[in-house]
Amino acid sequence: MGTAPIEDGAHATLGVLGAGAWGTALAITMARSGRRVVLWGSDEARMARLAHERAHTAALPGIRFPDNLEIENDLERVCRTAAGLMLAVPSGGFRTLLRVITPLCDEATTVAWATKGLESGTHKRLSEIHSEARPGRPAALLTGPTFAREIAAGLPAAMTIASQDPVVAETVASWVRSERLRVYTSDDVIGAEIGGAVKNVLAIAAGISDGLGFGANARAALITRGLAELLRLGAAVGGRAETLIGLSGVGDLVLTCTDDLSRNRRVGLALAGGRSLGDILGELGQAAEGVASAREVYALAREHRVDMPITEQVCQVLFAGRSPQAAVTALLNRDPRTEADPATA
Ligand SMILES: NC(=O)C1=CN([C@@H]2O[C@H](COP(=O)(O)OP(=O)(O)OC[C@H]3O[C@@H](n4cnc5c(N)ncnc54)[C@H](O)[C@@H]3O)[C@@H](O)[C@H]2O)C=CC1
Ligand SMILES: O=C(CO)COP(=O)(O)O
Repeated sequence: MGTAPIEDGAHATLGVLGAGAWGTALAITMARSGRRVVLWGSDEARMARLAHERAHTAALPGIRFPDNLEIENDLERVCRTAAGLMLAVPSGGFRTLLRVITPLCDEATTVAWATKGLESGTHKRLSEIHSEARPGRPAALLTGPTFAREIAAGLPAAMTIASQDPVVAETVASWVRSERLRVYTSDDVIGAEIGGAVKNVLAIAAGISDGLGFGANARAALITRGLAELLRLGAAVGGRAETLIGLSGVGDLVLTCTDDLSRNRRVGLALAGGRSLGDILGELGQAAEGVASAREVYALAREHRVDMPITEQVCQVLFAGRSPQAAVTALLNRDPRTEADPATA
């Protein structure tokens, strides 16, 4: 197989694995800095369309691919030639993809991911899955308040790259940083992952509340009490509060609880309208990680004896047939508490 040698530095080829809304937006962003970027996706028909149209018209209408963004169907070739890989598949495909690419990559290849969520069934964080597959190898995650469409359009934004290794964090930051995109680094991998997973569940709750017409006061209360849940779980599993009040926690929580570009929020809005979850997800046709993560976040919370009443009610609505109205009543009628109680408030 003809493979170009792996080089390091600013001219290295970068691969993006997963050609949905977010993978494509990131590939566009990374290519804008002038590097050669290769975008791989598993659906050959879709990839042929992207190559032909030089755009992802369904997810990112009106955005043309830069010339140095290449579409590739051969995963092995991407892994063998790229100095760095950005995984942007939904959490449900993360372990499988990592298992496939690990033997194809050099041990020195930097693997980053932009996936948000916990593994279904195990509630493992994605960095735990990475450590199992590639122990001690360079890894980082990308998170924060970033809608694919706005990033692809080049609108100003900020994000966080988290890695236990500051050099790796800075390397991955350099892949995406631009005049329009401010990138912060962090060594709090756990906090960054918990923020990204839990905010999606809370965005569903905010969508339900707004869909029921409960107004701005209720939304603000949900965001604030949701943040309390986020902080409690983060502290219990080893994340830092300063991370959770930063871009990967509060930033993403506010974004997805308040704007209808959020698919998780739209799931909540539709649930409040009486639609079934199956119909909603079928129509959405894109990832809504809060649905997959809700059970896992709640299970993790129970394991650590952390009270997460909003998350619990989202699970009830999603999986136990509770009506959105009954879920809100259950939340409002909980026993009175002191707001500052760190354990259960
Ligand atoms: N869309 C957005 O604005 C943002 C999304 N994210 C996160 O990025 C992840 C991906 O989201 P989107 O791209 O928006 O979803 P999407 O639904 O637009 O696309 C997901 C893509 O992954 C592909 N896929 C699924 N499993 C795969 C596997 N095992 N191997 C290869 N490809 C696979 C699907 O065919 C689809 O093309 C999610 O975890 C999401 O929470 C994070 C920040 C922003
Ligand atoms: O994570 C996101 C923005 O930061 C995207 O949110 P949704 O998956 O709810 O659209």
